[in-house]
Amino acid sequence: MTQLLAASNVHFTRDGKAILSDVHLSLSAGEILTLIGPNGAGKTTLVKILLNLQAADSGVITRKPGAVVGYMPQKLFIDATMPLTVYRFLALTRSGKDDIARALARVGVADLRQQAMSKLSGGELQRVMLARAILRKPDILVLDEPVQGVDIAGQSQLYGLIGQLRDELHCGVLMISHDLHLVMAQTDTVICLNHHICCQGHPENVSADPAFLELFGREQDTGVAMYTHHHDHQHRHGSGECCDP
Ligand SMILES: Nc1ncnc2c1ncn2[C@@H]1O[C@H](COP(=O)(O)OP(=O)(O)OP(=O)(O)O)[C@@H](O)[C@H]1O
Repeated sequence: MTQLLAASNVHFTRDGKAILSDVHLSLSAGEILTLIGPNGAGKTTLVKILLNLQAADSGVITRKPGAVVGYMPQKLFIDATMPLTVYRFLALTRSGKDDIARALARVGVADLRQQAMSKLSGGELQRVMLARAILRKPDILVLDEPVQGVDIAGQSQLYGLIGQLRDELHCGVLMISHDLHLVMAQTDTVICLNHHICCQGHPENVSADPAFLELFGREQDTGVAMYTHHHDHQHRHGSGECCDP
């Protein structure tokens, strides 16, 4: 498979705090790679570094020359008083009318073309954001918590749609998620990040892991129990950290 994006030995420290230490990853065409980790684990920072929106202190980022990125950020600030329709928002990408109509139809919100952005529900907004990301016909689709604000049934549909888009565009998908249980079905590789990589692998090879449970809490036990993971490092007692043997 064609490698689209890779990070090697990435470090990022601010205010004396190691936000990212020794992070390695790679993303190939047709692969869905999901970053999971608790709040403040460094997931968004890592994505920004991978997209060259932020510089790492050290490490190497490589991207396939000419690879187009479609990015769906975690937050979008739109002034509620601004009269911005979905169509005008998407036209800011300089896409044509037909492409916009196709993208909206593809993500299932064709009827929202003239809706005000500020009036969209959480799920509608996420679909419009996804439409914006695919308008670029990306080789690499980067989605920072794509199902936030979406109800449980909608989350599962949205992850299903992301899987279909991966197949249609044959792009690599790098996704951040908090929801281990829902995301696993649509993921080829999971990286569990808590400032460093705690564990990673194919979902089928990931099992309930003490570090994993420590990070996510016991409420995720049911979601974790489906996976098998061969843990290859030890944990420092009481610190919540992982370390190599
Ligand atoms: N430029 C910076 N200067 C100082 N601190 C920073 C900087 N960038 C990130 N941080 C800190 O790094 C930590 C990780 O932030 P980040 O947004 O990457 O976490 P996250 O895993 O995406 O969290 P969440 O799941 O809550 O979105 C946070 O404590 C944040 O305040």
